[in-house]
Amino acid sequence: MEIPSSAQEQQMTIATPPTFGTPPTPGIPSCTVAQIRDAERAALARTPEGALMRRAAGELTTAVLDALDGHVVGRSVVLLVGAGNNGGDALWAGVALRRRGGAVTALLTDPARAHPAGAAGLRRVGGRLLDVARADVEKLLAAADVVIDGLVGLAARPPLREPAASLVRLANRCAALRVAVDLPSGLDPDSGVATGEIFDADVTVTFGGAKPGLLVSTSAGRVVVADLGMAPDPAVASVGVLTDQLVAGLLADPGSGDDKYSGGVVGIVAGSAQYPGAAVLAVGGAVRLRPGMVRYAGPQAAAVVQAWPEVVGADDPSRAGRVQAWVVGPGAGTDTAARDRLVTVLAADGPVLVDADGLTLLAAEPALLEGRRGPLVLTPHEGEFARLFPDLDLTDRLGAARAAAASTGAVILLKGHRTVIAAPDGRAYVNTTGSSWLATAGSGDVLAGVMGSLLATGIDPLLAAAAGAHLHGRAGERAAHDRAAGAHQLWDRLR
Ligand SMILES: NC(=O)C1=CN([C@@H]2O[C@H](COP(=O)(O)OP(=O)(O)OC[C@H]3O[C@@H](n4cnc5c(N)ncnc54)[C@H](O)[C@@H]3O)[C@@H](O)[C@H]2O)[C@@H](O)CC1
Ligand SMILES: [K+]
Repeated sequence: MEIPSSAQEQQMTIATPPTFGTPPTPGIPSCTVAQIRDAERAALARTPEGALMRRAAGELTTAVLDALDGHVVGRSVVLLVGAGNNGGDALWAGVALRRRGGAVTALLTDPARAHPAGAAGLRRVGGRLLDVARADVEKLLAAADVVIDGLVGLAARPPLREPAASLVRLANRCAALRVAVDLPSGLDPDSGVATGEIFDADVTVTFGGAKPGLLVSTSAGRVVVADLGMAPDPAVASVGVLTDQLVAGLLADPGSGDDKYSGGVVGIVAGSAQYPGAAVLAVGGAVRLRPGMVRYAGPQAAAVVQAWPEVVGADDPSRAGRVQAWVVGPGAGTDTAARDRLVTVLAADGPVLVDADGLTLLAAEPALLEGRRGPLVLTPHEGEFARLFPDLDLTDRLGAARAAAASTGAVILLKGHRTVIAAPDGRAYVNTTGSSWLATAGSGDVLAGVMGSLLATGIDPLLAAAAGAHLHGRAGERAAHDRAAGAHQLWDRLR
């Protein structure tokens, strides 16, 4: 199956690491390497020798053929083959592609240890096998239509050693379609951290289940998950990817017994004299997401009500009336009045989401969170994260978000190409929707309003934040499709 993703860059299906012993995360589960290795051992014990690898190679071949629209006759296929079973998968896919008329050349990093049956199979069908140390690698890669990376799989950890590292560096420069077997060589499959060279894949065909590192990384391209009948129990996964269907299920239409309050009221503290638009954008995200009531509390009540006549405005959260969840911070400033409003909101029992200037205030004065008992969601981009958590290493984004969540007791939504969302208990999501068109001023303000509206429905704050990111990403994809620039364009495209 494929992980739901952006229109340009379809993705895979995921789950997460079971080491946390945490409750399962709804959605596509992503499992750790250790979990997948356990499932693989069990599958190997109940299947004939070589059967799993043949299935893996079959899935790989199908993915390559799909990417080539079935046109492999006469095309040049170069296999990068390491000394393990990952190389074996590549060799057997090479056999199948050769049988269909492809010109297949295998570059072996260690000819004496290349998968013996796979190598013999490729030789039998007329494929070429070359020792990397003796081949004109640059010339071969320059002429390749497809490069298949079977250098290392689950048994390896970065950085890549030579000659694999140099081979990857050269392969990344060529114009061919790049397909990774199980994972892009050089990537840490559990964390997504790349140290040294990493194969830059257009497509990754991964086995057993999606590994978290593939979800977080920008190097995996489109991820195709082939479970090979050995998928780990989804209940062990603590990382997930949401699906459109799951998110739609969180946005039920009001029933005949509902009124404007029953779906949950969100209160928004945003905007300032300097950034009046942030208030309008954040409120718009909430108003347009679902029917019900949105309250605004801050210095831009007149502008907000002019833009959104359905909103009830007040100048301060203490005078806003009852809400079920608060959003505080977008464009709200960092002066004394903004700090006072933040303090008022943090004293509320219900969920509070702090964004943007609210995070700046928290970074300067962490003690503001002392005494906070109710659910809390913090939504930093990387710069804000670094100010809030200077000791955490952002090269491992999933690990950093989890550590921040554990240390604060808050759900952390760390924005980025792949936004990650982590709960204090270790559960996490990776968001796979989105478009570069979301990189526009005010986009985050809309996201804050969307997440606040979901929080007000009373769902698990982790799910609310992840679902908000998913919907916001889809809105960005629709905006890109429509060539509709400007954050306010997202309002109409949320559902
Ligand atoms: N076990 C099974 O039944 C199946 C395994 N499959 C494939 O097998 C792979 C795992 O195979 P293996 O356990 O043989 O190991 P790998 O193929 O992942 O790699 C092992 C080889 O990589 C080398 N290596 C390790 N670290 C390195 C580094 N940093 N730089 C360069 N080289 C390094 C080692 O010397 C070793 O020769 C999976 O990723 C998957 O592709 C699939 O065929 C499905 C079935
Ligand atoms: K690989």
